[in-house]
Amino acid sequence: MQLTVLGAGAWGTALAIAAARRHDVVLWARDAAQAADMQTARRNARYLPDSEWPAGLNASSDLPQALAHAAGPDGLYVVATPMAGLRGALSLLPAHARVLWLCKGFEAGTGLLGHQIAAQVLPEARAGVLSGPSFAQEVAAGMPTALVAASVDADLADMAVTAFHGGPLRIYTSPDPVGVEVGGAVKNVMAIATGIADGLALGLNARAALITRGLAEMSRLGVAMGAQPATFMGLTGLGDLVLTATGDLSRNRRVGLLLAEGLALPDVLARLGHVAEGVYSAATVAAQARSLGVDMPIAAAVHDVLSGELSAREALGRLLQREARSEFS
Ligand SMILES: NC(=O)c1ccc[n+]([C@@H]2O[C@H](COP(=O)([O-])OP(=O)(O)OC[C@H]3O[C@@H](n4cnc5c(N)ncnc54)[C@H](O)[C@@H]3O)[C@@H](O)[C@H]2O)c1
Ligand SMILES: O=P(O)(O)OC[C@H](O)CO
Repeated sequence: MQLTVLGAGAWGTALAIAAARRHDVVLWARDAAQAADMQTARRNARYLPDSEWPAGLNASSDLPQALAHAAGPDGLYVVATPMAGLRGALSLLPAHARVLWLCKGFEAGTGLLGHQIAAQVLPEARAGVLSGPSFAQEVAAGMPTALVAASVDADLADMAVTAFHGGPLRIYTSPDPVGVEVGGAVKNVMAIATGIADGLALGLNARAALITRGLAEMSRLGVAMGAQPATFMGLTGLGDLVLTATGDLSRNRRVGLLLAEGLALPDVLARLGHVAEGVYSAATVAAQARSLGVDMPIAAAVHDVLSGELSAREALGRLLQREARSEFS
């Protein structure tokens, strides 16, 4: 296959390295100097400095050349920008492209998920999302990882399997992009919550409670938006929530840890150096919950901390003061 990965951050680079062990891969970076440096050094010094590139991977900042690479019948485009760049990246592709995106979140401003943006920008494309519990550093290092390719187009999901399944990577398929994308967006917000709790040294009991109640919030929102309930028990729901909420490689979890130290959000983001999508999705998650009448107290608390309305301790106090209720109502 010929793959073109658009966006040379940590995750795009990691999956490009994994795919290039078997396919011909072009990694497109918008910054010409970064592309030239990566091509010479055979590594991405800024985002994934420890991972050397296989021979099948080449960097380019030449957009027409990168697009031509995956334009044939065996071609696949992979958009690896943050959510904020998805609309722009999709708009560069041919109308009948086969495309997967990797970002996890709601688009700021519109509140849309990836598959809704794709339906607007590229209605005739064959499109889907690749998501699941996956830290870029581990994938680039060839460590075992399971992902889900979700699309209403089963052939496109199968193409993702051909592109990435094999060796240490397992790719499952799903017909539920709504559930997969809601899981990916909400788990980032919940990872900020567990980072805050761990930063305040609230203990392991509190962490388990936040993960479990966070899963309940994620499932309620997803089902209200039309997702299949079973999706939230899978890799892109429970699986990614556990990884991101407990794994210290998570940027969203790190945001919570730093907020608990008392740092202001702009200082937290400056220290991170990578995107933390939960910061940008929290407002949409809280707004969607309100408009659909879904109870999401943890997500609302994270939103209020991020917007500066509450301190981390005040948010905790508000959660602990909630009325008793039945666990599954
Ligand atoms: N890093 C991971 O382990 C991981 C794993 C799974 C999913 N993801 C998701 O993948 C997406 C990308 O994450 P990442 O870790 O690669 O981010 P990153 O912060 O490492 O890199 C972001 C990259 O996107 C580029 N970029 C930023 N804004 C852009 C725009 N508007 N248009 C085009 N390019 C733009 C930056 O120049 C940079 O190269 C996020 O949605 C993230 O949630 C990341
Ligand atoms: O580092 P994070 O918090 O963006 O999480 C990365 C991946 O989404 C984990 O699956």
